[in-house]
Amino acid sequence: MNEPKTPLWQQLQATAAALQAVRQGQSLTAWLAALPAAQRPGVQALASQALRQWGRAQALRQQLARRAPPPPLDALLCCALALACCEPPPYSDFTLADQAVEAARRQRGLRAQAGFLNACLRRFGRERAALLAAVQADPVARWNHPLWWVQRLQRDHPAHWQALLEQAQEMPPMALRVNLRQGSREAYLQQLAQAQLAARALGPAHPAGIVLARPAPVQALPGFAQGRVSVQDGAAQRAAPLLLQGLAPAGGAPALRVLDACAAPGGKTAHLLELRPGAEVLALDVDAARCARIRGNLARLGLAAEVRAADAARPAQWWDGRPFDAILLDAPCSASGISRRHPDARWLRRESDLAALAATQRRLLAALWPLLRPGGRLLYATCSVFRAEGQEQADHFRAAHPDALALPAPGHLLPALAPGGNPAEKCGEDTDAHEPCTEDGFFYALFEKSAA
Ligand SMILES: C[S@@+](CC[C@H](N)C(=O)[O-])C[C@H]1O[C@@H](n2cnc3c(N)ncnc32)[C@H](O)[C@@H]1O
Repeated sequence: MNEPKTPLWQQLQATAAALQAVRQGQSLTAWLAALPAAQRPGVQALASQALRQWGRAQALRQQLARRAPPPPLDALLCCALALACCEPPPYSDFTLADQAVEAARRQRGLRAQAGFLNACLRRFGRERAALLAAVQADPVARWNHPLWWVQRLQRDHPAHWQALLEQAQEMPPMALRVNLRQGSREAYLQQLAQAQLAARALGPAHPAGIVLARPAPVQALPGFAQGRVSVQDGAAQRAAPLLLQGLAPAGGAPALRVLDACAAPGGKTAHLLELRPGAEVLALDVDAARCARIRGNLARLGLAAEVRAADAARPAQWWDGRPFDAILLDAPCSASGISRRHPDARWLRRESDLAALAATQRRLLAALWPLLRPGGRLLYATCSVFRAEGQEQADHFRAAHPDALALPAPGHLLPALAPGGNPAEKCGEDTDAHEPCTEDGFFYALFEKSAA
């Protein structure tokens, strides 16, 4: 790792504060937003790495100190232990111990406990192998996810649960969607090569998809500001073509009427419009601030849609009564399929949240179905690998709506591991067999309304 501009001890102070905030229920993204911009990337990287080892770090701390130290000290100690457990660790055990102790010495309230911190971290350095072996039998330490999450994956995906948990420990790849209205994918791959950014095309399920060999800031992507390309995972790139394939406007109408019911920040809205530039798209989101992000993304790409802040589950408040040809419901969910991108989510979620989320998804499906014309299609999507938010939801919907015909769709997309990991798991039948699957976990079900 390059020499940080901010001293490591200072980055550790900020990272420990971020981890303490996550423990108290705040999302990492929200906490980082309040940090000076220069510090953000470094702290985000360290906090994300630490959160991927958080189960193990807490179990190690219990081995080193049976009674939990005061929360700020505990967060700093667990932070240093978590970073020391990373593969490969960003810093040596010695550097981490030295800088964590320095962080404690320079922080009012922690100064007096710097000696205790030093003793714990030096002991970890000496007894590393034995201490790691001692916590390995604890599933939270072994898998670095809460126990309920591990048990749910075991139940939902008996053949794949280990691969799913291991994939959540990886750094996510950065995938792009080329705006084919502005030029071909091949031409963009050449532009990337000229910019010294190594990349390859995604498989046949992603005609506009590219994955970068290493993540890069969007400002470094050629033509980003001009709308040449967007950042979007391969799994998310499946939505728009799946919904639109072969669909024509009703009764010879000039344009397809499309509802994107939960649209912010607008990744899939934009893709819908890139594929059908003439479509009349209504993009809703209940969060007005997030609606601004839809508008910003569409403006960058030179696309137009009607964007409204509204609750999709209450059509009486926003629907003009004209049926839609297509509805995309990318519903709010646990985000369990993108755990590697947001490693705080696993520690923030409670199992009880799932029932509430499933109830919201069910309510949205029931409220939106009547807005679809006969022969129209609704695509239900979640970035979740839990069956309660995927297949069970789709099964319940079909049972409750006899006029819903299930069309072919990927169902649960279970991400594979990168090369070198366990054997590849299912990641969509249409993914190239020889290509390592890089997609997030997702669920897709597609329904057509039978003609009256
Ligand atoms: C998974 S995100 C959507 C991602 C988006 N489709 C994209 O591809 O960029 C879910 C969104 O649903 C919104 N949402 C949650 N409940 C809603 C509701 N009742 N009506 C409309 N939007 C809602 C959230 O604010 C959030 O922006």
